Amino acid sequence: MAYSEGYEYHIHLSKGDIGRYVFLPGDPGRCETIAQHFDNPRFVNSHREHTTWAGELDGVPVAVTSTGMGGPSTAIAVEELIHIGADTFMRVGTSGAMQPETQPGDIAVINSSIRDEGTGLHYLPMEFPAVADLDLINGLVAASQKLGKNYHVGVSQSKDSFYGQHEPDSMPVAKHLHERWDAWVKGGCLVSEMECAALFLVASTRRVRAGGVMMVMGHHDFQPMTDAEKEASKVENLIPVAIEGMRQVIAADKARGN
Ligand SMILES: O=P(O)(O)O[C@H]1O[C@H](CO)[C@@H](O)[C@H]1O
Ligand SMILES: O=c1cc[nH]c(=O)[nH]1
Repeated sequence: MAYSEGYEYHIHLSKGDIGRYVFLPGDPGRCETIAQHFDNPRFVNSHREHTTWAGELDGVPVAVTSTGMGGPSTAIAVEELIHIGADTFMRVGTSGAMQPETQPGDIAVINSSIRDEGTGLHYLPMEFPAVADLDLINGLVAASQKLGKNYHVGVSQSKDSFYGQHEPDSMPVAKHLHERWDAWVKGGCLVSEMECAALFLVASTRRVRAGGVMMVMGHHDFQPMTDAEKEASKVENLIPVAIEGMRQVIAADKARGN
């Protein structure tokens, strides 16, 4: 460990606090909600934006640690979780719709991410793709089907500026932002969010598995959501898919003796 205090420098966790399977929401407030789906849920620690709960799924230790928003804090959390034994990560987050077919309340299983962010460049050159692990993708697709969700599998845009997405005209680089957004949309990018690319690139570098499942919010043309759409796109509706997705990964690992 780089900073030896008996625990990891930012997440304030030590070996033995967590198992190998970790859910990664951005929001610390989402950790307890996710942990309520575990057997024997227990609060472990909280420092800066990183809150951790632990428990079990199907007899296997699992944990949830919040990443905070954006690539830098996500990379820190994942590096430190790897130091203490985690090797399978699932981002559980919110995202903005980018296609007419990505409707509020739909599920986006992320298979790869546009590297519209800076953290990944501290790991791998831009030519290296940010891709999710197939075990996580398969588990999340199986979970979405089992739970009867309207789901999509595809690309997320991982960006560094929330307001570059939502208020591009207020930015001096508005033309650049519009041109690139238009290209992402024309390329079929499903949703916009802020952490998957960094997560996938850290995971590739460290030879661990990572995937992401996103709640779709908003509309591709930025029209406001109706009250029913707001209700449908509550992040709580995503959590059962993530939990079932991780169960599928755990079951596949057990079947393979992994
Ligand atoms: O809901 P989370 O997981 O935080 O994800 C999304 O929400 C935040 C922006 O509102 C960014 O972190 C973005 O990626
Ligand atoms: O529109 C959205 C919604 C969630 N997160 C984002 O980054 N953008």
